[in-house]
Amino acid sequence: MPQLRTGFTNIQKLDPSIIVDLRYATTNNFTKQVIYDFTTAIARTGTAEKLALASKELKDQGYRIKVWDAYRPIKAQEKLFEVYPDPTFVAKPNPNFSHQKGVTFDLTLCDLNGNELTMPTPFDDFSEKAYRSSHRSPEVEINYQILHTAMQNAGFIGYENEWWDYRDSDMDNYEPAAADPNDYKI
Ligand SMILES: C[C@@H](N)C(=O)N[C@H](C)C(=O)O
Repeated sequence: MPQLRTGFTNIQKLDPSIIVDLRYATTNNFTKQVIYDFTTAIARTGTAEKLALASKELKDQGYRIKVWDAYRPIKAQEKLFEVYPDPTFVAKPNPNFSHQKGVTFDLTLCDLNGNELTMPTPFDDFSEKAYRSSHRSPEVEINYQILHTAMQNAGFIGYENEWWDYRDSDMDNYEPAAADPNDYKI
């Protein structure tokens, strides 16, 4: 197994062109509450480096990534699960899983001006329309495949029930770790 890069890194330090809009730092999320006391997106360094690879591939094609969520502290996961306790769409709190150990991103595709492209659903649309197996219109299919191909090429696996959720293919090799994203501001 290659050496994992297990520290945390601010994703915009690796690539400032990545747009960050952490929805749980605002009221514009399914809870309608501000859940985070930070607006900085961090991830495990190896995972952040993979995102930078995907971003480069997309920029070369005329697109940018917008990140809606990255590392998510366990306390935040507890609040999200309290509001929507359905593991299909919100994972049970577990420090050894996904966002809670900094190996997952919720994201979408934008043009170079930062305008979001049409995707299967809005963020956190907790319906079957968000499933990767759902029918997509031709326009949405093109946008979805552009994002999906770049993320797969960079080493991510898409969560089957949420088109926006990409997990590092090495996620199971990372031990749990916690961090304060405010310590990683640039
Ligand atoms: C809540 C949603 N954005 C999400 O991240 N869902 C997955 C399943 C998770 O909670 O890890």
